[in-house]
Amino acid sequence: MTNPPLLSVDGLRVTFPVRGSLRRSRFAAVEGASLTVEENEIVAVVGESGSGKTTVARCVVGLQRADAGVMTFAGSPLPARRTAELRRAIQMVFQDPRSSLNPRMRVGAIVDEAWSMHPSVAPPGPRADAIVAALADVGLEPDVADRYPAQLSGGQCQRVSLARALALEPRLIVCDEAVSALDVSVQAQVLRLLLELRTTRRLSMLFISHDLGVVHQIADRVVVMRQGRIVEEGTADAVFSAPSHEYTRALLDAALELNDLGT
Ligand SMILES: Nc1ncnc2c1ncn2[C@@H]1O[C@H](COP(=O)(O)OP(=O)(O)OP(=O)(O)O)[C@@H](O)[C@H]1O
Repeated sequence: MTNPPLLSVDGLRVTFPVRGSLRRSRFAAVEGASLTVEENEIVAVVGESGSGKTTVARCVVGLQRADAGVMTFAGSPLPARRTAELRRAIQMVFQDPRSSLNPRMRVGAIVDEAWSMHPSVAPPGPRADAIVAALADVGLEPDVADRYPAQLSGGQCQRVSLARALALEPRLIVCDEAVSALDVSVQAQVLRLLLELRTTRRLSMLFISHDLGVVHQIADRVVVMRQGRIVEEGTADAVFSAPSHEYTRALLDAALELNDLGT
């Protein structure tokens, strides 16, 4: 028998109130979206701004309630109200590394706090050593533990966000535009790190991005969203070399044009 996917999302629908509407009407930000992420797989969700990518990500981590749809994790239903164990197993890394870290806490305390919230994975020995090890895992020097987020670069902050997520030994990391705010060279370093971690930690990732160049570097499979619906899905190679949907072709053309402008 084959294992169930690590994450399965089936028929997800999310609506929001239409702003300014007198009749309290709602619109569907996500309409019937279905996708899977297998163990050790990186699945990217791409699409233009407003296509519903972040809303899907927020549903997966339990930050947003869905109107309809079924989600499972390792074969078991994902309840709207998450257990501590599920909150630990599915971690999210956000776009803006600085604002996702508490500015008043030193980096060491930020990592330590994650363990205090999830004692089931807290290291048994001295915390200081474990913090240094957690930082080393994401390529940060020990002295970073004593610094505040404002004293770090954007790339270093994003590595701290990753260290905090990884300290909880998650099975799935949901990256929402996790490298979009970084310079291109720093982006490449963080993408390399994510690929390394996928191998060393056997991680799975749901990688939300509007940047097809980034997605090409990291994803095994790509899901294309437009106006709340999934319009195309396939291996990254297939989607990039022979997109079947007109919208995907337009996204790829737009990305190529941007690339040309940058050269
Ligand atoms: N909390 C909310 N209340 C009302 N409307 C919302 C809310 N969150 C998202 N939306 C709307 O739902 C639609 C999808 O938004 P979403 O953020 O999921 O798209 P996205 O593809 O991630 O876009 P972006 O790349 O710009 O973040 C948009 O029209 C957005 O304005």
